[in-house]
Amino acid sequence: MNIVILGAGALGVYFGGRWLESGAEVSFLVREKRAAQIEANGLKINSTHGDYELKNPHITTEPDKIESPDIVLVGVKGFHLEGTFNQLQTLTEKGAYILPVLNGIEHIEILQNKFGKDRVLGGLSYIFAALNDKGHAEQAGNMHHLYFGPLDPSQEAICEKLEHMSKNSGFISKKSSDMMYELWKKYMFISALSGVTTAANLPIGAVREHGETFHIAKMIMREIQSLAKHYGTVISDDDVEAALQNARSLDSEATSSMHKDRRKGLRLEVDHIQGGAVRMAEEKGLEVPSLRTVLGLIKPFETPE
Ligand SMILES: NC(=O)C1=CN([C@@H]2O[C@H](COP(=O)(O)OP(=O)(O)OC[C@H]3O[C@@H](n4cnc5c(N)ncnc54)[C@H](OP(=O)(O)O)[C@@H]3O)[C@@H](O)[C@H]2O)C=CC1
Ligand SMILES: CC(C)(CO)C(=O)C(=O)O
Repeated sequence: MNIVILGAGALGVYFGGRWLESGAEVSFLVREKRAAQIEANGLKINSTHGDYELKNPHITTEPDKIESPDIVLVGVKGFHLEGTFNQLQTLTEKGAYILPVLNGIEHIEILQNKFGKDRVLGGLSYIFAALNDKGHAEQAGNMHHLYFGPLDPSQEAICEKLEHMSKNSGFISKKSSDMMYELWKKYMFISALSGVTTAANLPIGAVREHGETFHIAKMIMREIQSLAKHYGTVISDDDVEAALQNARSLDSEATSSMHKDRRKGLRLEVDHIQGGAVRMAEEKGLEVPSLRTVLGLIKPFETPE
């Protein structure tokens, strides 16, 4: 099985590296600047689950040069999704399935409309990871989960192959038969966690210390629960409670990747995550006041000056 990693960022390096470590065929499709950084510093994973230096990884800036791709893992930020379309066009024409691992929901339909429902698999990740100054992936904590599964019945076989390939890959892989349910649950969790930590500019521990602030996370989760129902996915009250429990159990210093980006002065995915929820709510005539509030509070920090 040939895996292409589109976007050698934190998730791309982590999961691509782990597949490579287990003996899979992996290519990294990157842009010029990142290619130069990898040329200079190599690729490494520093992780609580074991470090790994990627030996002679196949790096390319040209999708044409990739032969027989089976799956392309898309690990870019939401605001870079459109910029991957030409690369994805080339790869899907060669037979690749798209496995997006972005946070959010809107990108699923965007990709399906562009490349066909049969091409887009369901994917998501629970992991705390970031690139360091050298462009190496730093992963912290226990979570390093990759969920995937079919969004179309024709994708069963490729998902089974991926499941088989990932069995010994050193991360936790979960094949789900209901990826829309998993995607909405993750969307609920991340909209709340990234919303409160980024808007308050505080890690989760400090948010939890202030009941009124943590309450906003709960309100966002309830709004996403209602939004999911309008889009045909039922998230139960127990699911909301489990997500809140997850937020309660995180280390005090833990925070969302969006908040980390705010601290570093990087561009934020707020339009893709909270903005996407507000747009989808508007389409259904649904009020989502907490999401609108955190969107408004984070917006001024969306783009670096
Ligand atoms: N980090 C985390 O802990 C988690 C992140 N996520 C989600 O996963 C997604 C990816 O996040 P993350 O890995 O942190 O992001 P990063 O910012 O670390 O990496 C994104 C990478 O995409 C690259 N890229 C963008 N456009 C292209 C393109 N057209 N061709 C090739 N490469 C491209 C960027 O490279 P360049 O240097 O060229 O700009 C960058 O290296 C996000 O949606 C995020 O919300 C989900 C769970 C956890
Ligand atoms: C909360 C977390 C780490 C869970 O995967 C995440 O998705 C993010 O910060 O973007």
